[in-house]
Amino acid sequence: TGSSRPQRMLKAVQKNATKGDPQSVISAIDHYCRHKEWAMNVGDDKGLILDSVLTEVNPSTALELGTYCGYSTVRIARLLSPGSKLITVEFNPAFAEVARQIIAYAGLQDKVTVVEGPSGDLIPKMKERFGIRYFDFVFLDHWKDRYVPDTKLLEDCGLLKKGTVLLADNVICPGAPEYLKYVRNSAHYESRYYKSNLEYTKVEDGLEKSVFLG
Ligand SMILES: Cc1ncnc2c1ncn2[C@@H]1O[C@H](/C=C/CNC(=O)c2cc(-c3ccc(F)cc3)cc(O)c2O)C[C@H]1O
Ligand SMILES: [Mg+2]
Repeated sequence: TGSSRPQRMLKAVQKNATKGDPQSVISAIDHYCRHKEWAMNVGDDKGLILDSVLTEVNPSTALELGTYCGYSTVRIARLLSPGSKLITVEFNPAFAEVARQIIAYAGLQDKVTVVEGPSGDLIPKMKERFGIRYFDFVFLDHWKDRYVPDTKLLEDCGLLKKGTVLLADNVICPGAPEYLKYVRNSAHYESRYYKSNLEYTKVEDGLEKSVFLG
């Protein structure tokens, strides 16, 4: 059988990026997805907003829900300070495998742990399995109907602290209306929308940044 889109994306990285250079990996994926075949990476436009929020938060511990091929994993990990850790959750083994190779190609494997399985099962195990007390930063980019249940689960598991920043992709397209209602109407979050566009297109999309108030 032929290759998959993630496998073709990996090939494009191996062909066009420089090993150990995260920016070249990001550029190779963006070029491939803009000119060859679209893929659901957060992309370069929203990626700049992700970069700026991340630089502002400078997290010691970060969580990503929905690794896919590892594009945003590389964007996040490349900006982490020494000693900081990123845990990324992906339930599709084929995607997880491609992501591990893209993360390793960028030279960021020591900062990132790719965990395979459904977020709903893994979030309650973060403390015992990874020694995580709190997450300083959470990037939500998995199934859009899981944003609310997983946010509630993070709260219930005591994994958010005062000041933890949640950043959610696709709140306009494909959309996460329940999530926007939840974080915008809750007294426990201070929420703000960053308008942008859907990766590699002119369609509107954006990121919602929500600070947990405790
Ligand atoms: C619950 C759970 N646990 C662990 N991994 C999970 C999970 N739910 C999904 N995942 C994993 O995350 C990834 C899924 C992400 C879902 N993202 C999307 O569906 C998505 C879709 C679009 C989009 C926009 C316009 C269009 F016309 C078409 C598509 C754009 C995006 O940026 C997206 O993130 C891969 C999947 O295996
Ligand atoms: Mg997305």
